[in-house]
Amino acid sequence: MATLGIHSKKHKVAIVGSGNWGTTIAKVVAESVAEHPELFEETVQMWVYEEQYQIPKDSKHHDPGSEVSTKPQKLTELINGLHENVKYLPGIPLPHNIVANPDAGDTVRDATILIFNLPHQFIGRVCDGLKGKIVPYARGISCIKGVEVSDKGCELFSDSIGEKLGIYCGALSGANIATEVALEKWSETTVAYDPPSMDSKHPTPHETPTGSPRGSSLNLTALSGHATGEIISPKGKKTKLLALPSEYPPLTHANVKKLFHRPYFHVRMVSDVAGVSLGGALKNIVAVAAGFVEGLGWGNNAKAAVMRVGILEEVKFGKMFFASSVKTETFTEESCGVADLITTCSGGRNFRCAKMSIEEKKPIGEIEERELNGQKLQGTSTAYEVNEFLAKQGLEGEFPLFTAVWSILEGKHKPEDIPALIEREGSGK
Ligand SMILES: NC(=O)c1ccc[n+]([C@@H]2O[C@H](COP(=O)([O-])OP(=O)(O)OC[C@H]3O[C@@H](n4cnc5c(N)ncnc54)[C@H](O)[C@@H]3O)[C@@H](O)[C@H]2O)c1
Ligand SMILES: O=P(O)(O)OC[C@H](O)CO
Repeated sequence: MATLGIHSKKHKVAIVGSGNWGTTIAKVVAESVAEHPELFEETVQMWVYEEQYQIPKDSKHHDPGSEVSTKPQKLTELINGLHENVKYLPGIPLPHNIVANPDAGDTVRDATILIFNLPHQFIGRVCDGLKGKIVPYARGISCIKGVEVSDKGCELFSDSIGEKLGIYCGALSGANIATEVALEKWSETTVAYDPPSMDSKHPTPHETPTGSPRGSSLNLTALSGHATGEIISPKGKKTKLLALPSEYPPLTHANVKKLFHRPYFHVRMVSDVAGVSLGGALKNIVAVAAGFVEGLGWGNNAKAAVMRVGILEEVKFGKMFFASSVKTETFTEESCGVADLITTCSGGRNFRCAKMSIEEKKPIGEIEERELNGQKLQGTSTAYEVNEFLAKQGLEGEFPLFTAVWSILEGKHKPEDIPALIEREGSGK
């Protein structure tokens, strides 16, 4: 009789995205797969939005005698040749089992685990291009911090990716400034993974092989890999889900954790995908507010006030619009909640660029262009998207800090108005 310890196939992992965080997570995952050859294939494909890049003169890779240094080169070729993402994660050596690939379809071919890690404004189009190119029983993890606002309302990227590709998608988010993680400075993160059980007799928040109760023998009727389940999103949308064939190691919380956990990157597994996703998305708006007050030269007390109101609005947003799934403890106890708010308001890109925009009296978009070398702020666009969603329902007043950030970006208010704006509305009540 087969046991769960014996699996003829291993998971192939692909990363969709290769920016500052995308490349960092590729490094984390490439190290993990090498450490767990019993579960994962060794090579990690990483999709790169191809561009030409010229190695700067201050890079250690710059060699005035070589054509590679004097002419722009394809970023994928630079990454594969130098084992470094010289544009988006310079100075960090990458494991040699990462392969940068400019073809998204080729990157995900045969992959059973897809990790989505892109600035949120690009993910919709990228997923459209992946339709029909993925393994139908693949599983996803979204590392994207943002929400998708459309005619359908406000959706989590884990849900919209899942719906578009017909797969289950969990989420990873935490107090994770990419450069610190890449430098292997200790951090924590939260991974939410909660696929529906494929076996009504053995409901479990973790994924077992097709129809098999955990820890027992395989169910032979399930070996075909055609058992199906259904995901119901917090918005009630149903997506048919194909079970993971039992030839693969089960994607239990323990095995998913093995994909991300490093000595310097500690993972806590939870089941609250909505809470994890919303914490990561909404804190970016709060970080902009924190940058505004710091840019005014106000002190730590002002920033703490913004953060206090910010976490209350995060929880309120989750409870109001994703009531069936969000847990308050996710925001208060896990890295993806208050801890992310603290780190992001201390040294994140949204905070730093918002601060500079006030100090220099320049639009934040101009600072983003100048300072980030192609990296993208998420807080400004998320402030607009959340405002659009709230305004449609006349609910801006319920979220005075989120609304204040939008209003300041729009030039309708000044950062100095923040105390009055959040006081007037009685925030957090
Ligand atoms: N950087 C961090 O510290 C950090 C940490 C945790 C989470 N996150 C989140 O991770 C997600 C990804 O962020 P990141 O830091 O990897 O990205 P980034 O800010 O470094 O953005 C640059 C990436 O965008 C890509 N890009 C540019 N134009 C594109 C286009 N038209 N289509 C597709 N891709 C395009 C670039 O190729 C590059 O890979 C975001 O949601 C972010 O909030 C970032
Ligand atoms: O640099 P930011 O502002 O995009 O924030 C980075 C991370 O999300 C912090 O956890």
